[in-house]
This record gives sequence, structure tokens and C-alpha cells, in this order.
Amino acid sequence: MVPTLPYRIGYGEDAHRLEAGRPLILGGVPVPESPHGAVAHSDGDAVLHAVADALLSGLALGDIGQYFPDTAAEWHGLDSRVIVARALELVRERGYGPVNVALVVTLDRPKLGPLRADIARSVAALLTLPDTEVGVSFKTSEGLAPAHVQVRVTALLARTETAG
Ligand SMILES: Nc1ccn([C@@H]2O[C@H](COP(=O)(O)O)[C@@H](O)[C@H]2O)c(=O)n1
Ligand SMILES: C[C@@]1(CO)OP(=O)(O)OP(=O)(O)OC[C@H]1O
Repeated sequence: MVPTLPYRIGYGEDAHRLEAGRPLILGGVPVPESPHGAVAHSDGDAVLHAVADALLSGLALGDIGQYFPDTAAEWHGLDSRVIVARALELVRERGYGPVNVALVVTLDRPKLGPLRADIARSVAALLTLPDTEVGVSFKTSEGLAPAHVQVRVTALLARTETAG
């Protein structure tokens, strides 16, 4: 059935193990002087993976692993901005667009506060939204998961075309 509701809510999550000597990229922003980075098939950007999954889930379009399988050599080292662009395209093809997103990154180290505006700006640009429509929160795991990054994202989608 083709979705026709004026608004749809999406939710996405992602987690990656962290290892020393790897770059950490969050929301398309390289985190300077991070003691560790994500172990992943792609560039390991857990923020963008969760954003893309939130977009897809709002229209019941599955998850990014279906479009970018981690078993495919062609996606090795993939820039995760490509994943968000594809998810956005799929949403727009169905007559919807994002209104706002709220994301929470759980990470013990390093402190991300100084990057909050950069991450909001980067994610907003990928979604063609004003920076003010991307809420960015950080939490530690209180030492429960020091070698782990976890991201949770909600997204509101609105219908941009009236059903014909
Ligand atoms: N990687 C992180 C994690 C947290 N913060 C900020 O620290 C404050 C306290 O976080 P708790 O999890 O202990 O409640 C909070 O203001 C976070 O924004 C951070 O900057 N980087
Ligand atoms: C992005 C993809 C594909 O490169 O791989 P990873 O970087 O491992 O990321 P994950 O969020 O575990 O799953 C989606 C994948 O298919």
C-alpha cells in the first residue's frame, strides 16, 4: 500500500566496536585526536548509518544493510554520506521529506561537545535541512561500554506531494 499520511515517524540505531588506530567519523565529521575509531565494513559512521535507517524505517523501507550489504566488496570503505543520500532519495521518491531529526550518541571518549555544531551542520546539509532541525545529544555509557559507540535517531517525515 502507498503511504498517504501527512507525517511519519522513523527510528534508527547503529553501534560499532571501537579500536585504537582507526579514524572516528560521526555525522560526516572526522573526530580529531580520537583514541579509537569504528571497526566497520564502511567508514563506520554510526551517526549516518542510524540517520539513514531512521529515514528508511519511517516509510517501512527496511534498513541500510539491505541496500549496502556488508558482504559486498564494492561497499568496503564506503563513505556513509552515500548511504544517507540513497535513503533520502528513496524517501523523496515516495513523496516524503525529513522535517527534523534528533540524534543521541553514546560514547565515553573523546568528549564530543566541541563538535556538536559541526555534526548538526553536516547532518543538516546532507538532509537539506536548516541546522536548527538537527538535535544532537551526547551521553557517556558511564564506563559500561568504553570500546563502543552507539547512536539512536528519530526522524519526522512529512508528505511533500499530495496524493493524486
Ligand atoms: N562523548 C561525550 C559524552 C558526553 N558528553 C557530554 O558530557 C555531559 C555528561 O554526559 P553524561 O553521559 O555523563 O550525562 C553531557 O553534557 C554530554 O553532552 C560529551 O561532550 N561527549
Ligand atoms: C554500512 C555497511 C556496508 O558497508 O557496513 P558497516 O560499515 O559494517 O555498517 P553497519 O551499520 O554494521 O551495517 C550496514 C552495512 O551494510
